Amino acid sequence: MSSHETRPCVPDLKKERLKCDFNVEELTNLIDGGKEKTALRRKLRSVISSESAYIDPIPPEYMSHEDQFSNELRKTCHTAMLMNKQNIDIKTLQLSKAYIGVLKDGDPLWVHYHVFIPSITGQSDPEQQKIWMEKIRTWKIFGTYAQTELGHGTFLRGLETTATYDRETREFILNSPTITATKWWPGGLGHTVNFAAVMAQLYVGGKCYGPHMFMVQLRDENTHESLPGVTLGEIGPRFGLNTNGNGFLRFDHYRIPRRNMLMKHAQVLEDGTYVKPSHSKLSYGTMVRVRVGIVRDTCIQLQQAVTIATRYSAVRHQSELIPGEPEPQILDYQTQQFKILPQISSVFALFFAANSVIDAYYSVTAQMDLGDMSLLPELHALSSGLKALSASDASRGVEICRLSCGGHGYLASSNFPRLYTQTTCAITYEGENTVLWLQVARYIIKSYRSAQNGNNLKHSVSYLSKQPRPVRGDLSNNGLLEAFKAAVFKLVSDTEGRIQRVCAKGQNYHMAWNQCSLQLLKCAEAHTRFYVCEQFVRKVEMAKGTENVKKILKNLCRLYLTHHVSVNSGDFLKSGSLSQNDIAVLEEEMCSLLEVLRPQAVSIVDAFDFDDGQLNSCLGCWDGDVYQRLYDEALKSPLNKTDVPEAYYKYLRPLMQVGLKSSL
Ligand SMILES: CC(C)(COP(=O)(O)OP(=O)(O)OC[C@H]1O[C@@H](n2cnc3c(N)ncnc32)[C@H](O)[C@@H]1OP(=O)(O)O)[C@@H](O)C(=O)NCCC(=O)NCCSC(=O)CCCC(=O)O
Ligand SMILES: Cc1cc2nc3c(=O)[nH]c(=O)nc-3n(C[C@H](O)[C@H](O)[C@H](O)COP(=O)(O)OP(=O)(O)OC[C@H]3O[C@@H](n4cnc5c(N)ncnc54)[C@H](O)[C@@H]3O)c2cc1C
Repeated sequence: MSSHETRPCVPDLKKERLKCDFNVEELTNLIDGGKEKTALRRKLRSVISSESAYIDPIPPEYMSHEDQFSNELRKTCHTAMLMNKQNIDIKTLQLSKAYIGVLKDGDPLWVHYHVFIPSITGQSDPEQQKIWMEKIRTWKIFGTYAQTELGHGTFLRGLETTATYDRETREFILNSPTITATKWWPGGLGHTVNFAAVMAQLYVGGKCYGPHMFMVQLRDENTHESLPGVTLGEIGPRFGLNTNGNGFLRFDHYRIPRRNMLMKHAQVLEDGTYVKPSHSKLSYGTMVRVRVGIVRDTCIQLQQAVTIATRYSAVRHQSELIPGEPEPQILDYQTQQFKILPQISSVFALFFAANSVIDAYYSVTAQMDLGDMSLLPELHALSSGLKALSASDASRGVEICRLSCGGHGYLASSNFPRLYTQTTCAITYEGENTVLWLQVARYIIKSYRSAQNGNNLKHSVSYLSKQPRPVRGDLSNNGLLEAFKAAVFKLVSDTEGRIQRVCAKGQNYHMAWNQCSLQLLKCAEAHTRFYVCEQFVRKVEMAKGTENVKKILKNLCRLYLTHHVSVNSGDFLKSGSLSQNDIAVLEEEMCSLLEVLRPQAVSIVDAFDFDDGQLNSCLGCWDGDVYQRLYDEALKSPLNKTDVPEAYYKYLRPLMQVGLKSSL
């Protein structure tokens, strides 16, 4: 039934694809968001695939740090030109999945498109937007989001860069008073961008008003040289994303016009009057938006990892399952299925969660534009929780997929090293995960207390109003969701009780909070997991389509639920929402789901519809010709250019000529 069945592949994959009992194209359409979107993505992909400019002259792993950066900058600029020619919005391209694989490591302009531009549109007033967006559209301005400093990333109130208003000249003076005030990390800041949205402590008339955003020119628009009063550079090699151009920035009493403060929410008038925003955290708005986007990005990264791991597991044969019989495909081992299939279910869970938080983001921001800020705290908690959950699930998932490929998964040519570094960075940036979990916990505990005082709660936490009473022995999807609610309720009420007990012993609230923060993290994660499970169940219930596709979705959803009940069984047992017997029944069901889903695994990942160029992996290629590709890729190593390398003559031969004085 697969649309790709006619393309040649090794017999193992052919056999897998023949087992397919659902319409692959239908599942592809569902993941793309409709037939039209699939068609658009493929059209964009065909434009991209035919571009010779995207071919790397040599595998980037063998390039120097500088050449890798320059190669990715070349491709990202080529894309801008190409999209211009084709009249396609570049952000449409980047968000369409068609762009995956063009840039091998990191995009020096990613932060420009996905963090800087949203900052300008979300934080500046209409007049400012008009001026700056015109320059952005005409490529006069490329920018970054410069918030983090050497000394502070998480604690924004601790930022040290100052923006002091000079009423005489109607300018702000930007300054980096200490070494720790140095801006550190912003993507593209090193040598790519010429502007930045800079977060700095606003001072007017000697008073500090906290962090605010400023539009700051850093480099000359013609020569690209850094301007006097600005010191710029790159921060050096990183764990991954080495081509993002992450940079540092220092200001020495650098002056910018008053109107370069982003003034949609807060303003400083000419006479120095400070006009407050309607909500104190509106200047953190860009972060909310980017966190929402991370859920989708990490889902796509996990899609790539499971595609590679599943195809490889169908091709790879190892050991004996039944003594004397041929070596089975490793995908036949239950333990291998348990590594891979829950990750496939996770892709769908993250996919539905991403859609729901994107919808929530647009509806809440529309309300905020009308002046209603009441839903912002819930959106902040939801986006923080989903960012943290998706980043950690996807990173763990990518690593599990790598491990599932044995030794070959450790090769750069499997593409796992890059996929992993690209996924795990999301645990750190846009709010370190632990810190975001604690933000979620803060919201949950506040909500729980508010309900205890008789107040109504917002939708996503409404179940914390009163002790949920799940029906014993009901193991249906709805029954499990009720059990989840009861388990989270118990975690939250126990944790809140413990905070109170610690306070009652004389500890102040903040110390009590810290002493309970391990439990608080658990509450936040369990609450967010419940949200994801609920979205999965509801979206699958609502899914339209043929029975066989619905069956795949239902089985994946059930696998997700049973897996997460099993992983967190202690919480369900402690709350009494599930019995030991229930857990045993669910774990058995989980094992049979592995068996049920196994024959469909290759076709499900085929539905993610990545081509070989996008996966960039010897292990994940469509045709399964894994060993030849691994061999060919190894031959590209510069060390293989000669039989005897230069280093032999320099180091090894002299050593061998001396010989050991004593025998070991
Ligand atoms: C840690 C927090 C969340 C809070 O810290 P704080 O300053 O101590 O907070 P506070 O003043 O005591 O206020 C707490 C209060 O502020 C609320 N709040 C916090 N953040 C938001 C928000 N975004 N929207 C709406 N409300 C927000 C919280 O809910 C608290 O409210 P409450 O007091 O409970 O009513 C915040 O400062 C923060 O977000 N830190 C993380 C920094 C971060 O995300 N940096 C991102 C840099 S850009 C980047 O990494 C780009 C990567 C791009 C890429 O390559 O893709
Ligand atoms: C690849 C990459 C790209 C980035 N791009 C940008 C960018 O474009 N622009 C930009 O401005 N920044 C950027 N950053 C910076 C990033 O946003 C910060 O690194 C991040 O917000 C974490 O802050 P930190 O580094 O200060 O970590 P810290 O806050 O110092 O965290 C260190 C440890 O302390 C813990 N910790 C901190 N506070 C608390 C707390 N209150 N309670 C409990 N534990 C706590 C954390 O959990 C963590 O374990 C980027 C970072 C990376 C890695």
